[in-house]
Amino acid sequence: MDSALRIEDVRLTPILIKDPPLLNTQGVHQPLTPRLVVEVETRGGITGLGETYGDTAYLALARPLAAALPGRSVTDVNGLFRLAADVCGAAPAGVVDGRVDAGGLRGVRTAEKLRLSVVSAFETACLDALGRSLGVPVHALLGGRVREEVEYSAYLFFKWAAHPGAAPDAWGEALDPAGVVEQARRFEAAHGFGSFKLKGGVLAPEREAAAIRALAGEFPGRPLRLDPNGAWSVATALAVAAELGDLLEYLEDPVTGTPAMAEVAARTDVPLATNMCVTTFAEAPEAFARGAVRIVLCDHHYWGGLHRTRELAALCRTYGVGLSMHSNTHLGISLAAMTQVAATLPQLAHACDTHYPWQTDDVVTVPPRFRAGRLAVSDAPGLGVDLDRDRLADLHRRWLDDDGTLRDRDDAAALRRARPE
Ligand SMILES: O=C([O-])[C@@H](O)[C@@H](O)[C@H](O)[C@@H](O)C(=O)[O-]
Ligand SMILES: [Mg+2]
Repeated sequence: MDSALRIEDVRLTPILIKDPPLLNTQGVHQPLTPRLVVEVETRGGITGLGETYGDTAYLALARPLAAALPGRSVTDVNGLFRLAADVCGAAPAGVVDGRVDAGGLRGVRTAEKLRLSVVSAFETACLDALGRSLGVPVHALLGGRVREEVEYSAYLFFKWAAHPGAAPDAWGEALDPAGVVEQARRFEAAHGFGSFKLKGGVLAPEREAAAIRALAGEFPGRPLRLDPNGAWSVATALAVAAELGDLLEYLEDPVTGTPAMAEVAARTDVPLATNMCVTTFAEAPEAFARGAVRIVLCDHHYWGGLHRTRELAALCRTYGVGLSMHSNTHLGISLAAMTQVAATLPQLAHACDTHYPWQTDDVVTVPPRFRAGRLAVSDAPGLGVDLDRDRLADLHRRWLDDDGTLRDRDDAAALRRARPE
């Protein structure tokens, strides 16, 4: 093994980034939300980047993994899973409690999901370092790209004009169908997105269906998705599916859990998609056997990295299940990783989700630009993004200065603080 590829040092930098008051079924996004930047430096002096959730539970698992990496090779990404199982220990008490994840809306929070989300950032950083060392893009390490551009979808949210006590943001309020259509127009004008996803589970279901109808009126024939994150009953999901029918490209997690999803799926022709009931390999067999989902949203943070995202794609292909891509709040390192892996997935037939246009902070030197809703797939070595160290230091300072209130994303707590009633 080339000793230049051995890991010399690993740096973890938790940061807080600005986030607008976007609403979901749990509550509202906090004004600042945590992310973790992982840097893996080789003995050859090359640094690879990764990004993942930065809440304290993830940090607690990332620290021992970072400490165990020096001396190992950046080529040994398969070994990360065993290593993480050995060194990370249990998730901190109280965070794996069988409830739906407070910030991620990714189904029930388990120790394995937390660990895989941490491993994903180390895997990405190792692949970035390996690609830079070899002078090849990350997609080449995954078998090569099958497309030159990756299409993304506009991610629309019901939202407040401002966080409590703060000045209105640049987007303004969107609490009705007209507000959603206006937001979609602005997304289209700024980034050229051709398809639209609306985060639901916020207003009454019929108001959310009305917003989809308003979008269909404004953008005839465009793919539209609605995602209430499991907030509805089976009866409500069936009523919305019957009302919207062909207007929907897919309905995402209308209800919670595989049995309820299967019940809805059996009684509607509208395709059901998920990033909540199939988020680990263990959850796939039952959901696929019951026909609960027609599309799985992959997410390299959830599944343990870019290689495992490709394994998920193979599993979906085997069972005739479609593939789309999920997003949570993220920065440019994650977007670069999403784009690299998406470029290698032949059956990715839906535009990928991204929260990126909502972020005003970033840690990469050149922020990505969407053209016609697409990002060009970088052929530069590694992920094709560089770290802005000054920006990283500023955002880390924000994390250090926080008294702990915002170091964990909790949309429900943020809503309770804003609207105690
Ligand atoms: O950021 C949000 O509010 C989303 O609801 C996010 O937490 C979800 O994980 C996600 O985007 C989804 O598609 O379910
Ligand atoms: Mg979703």
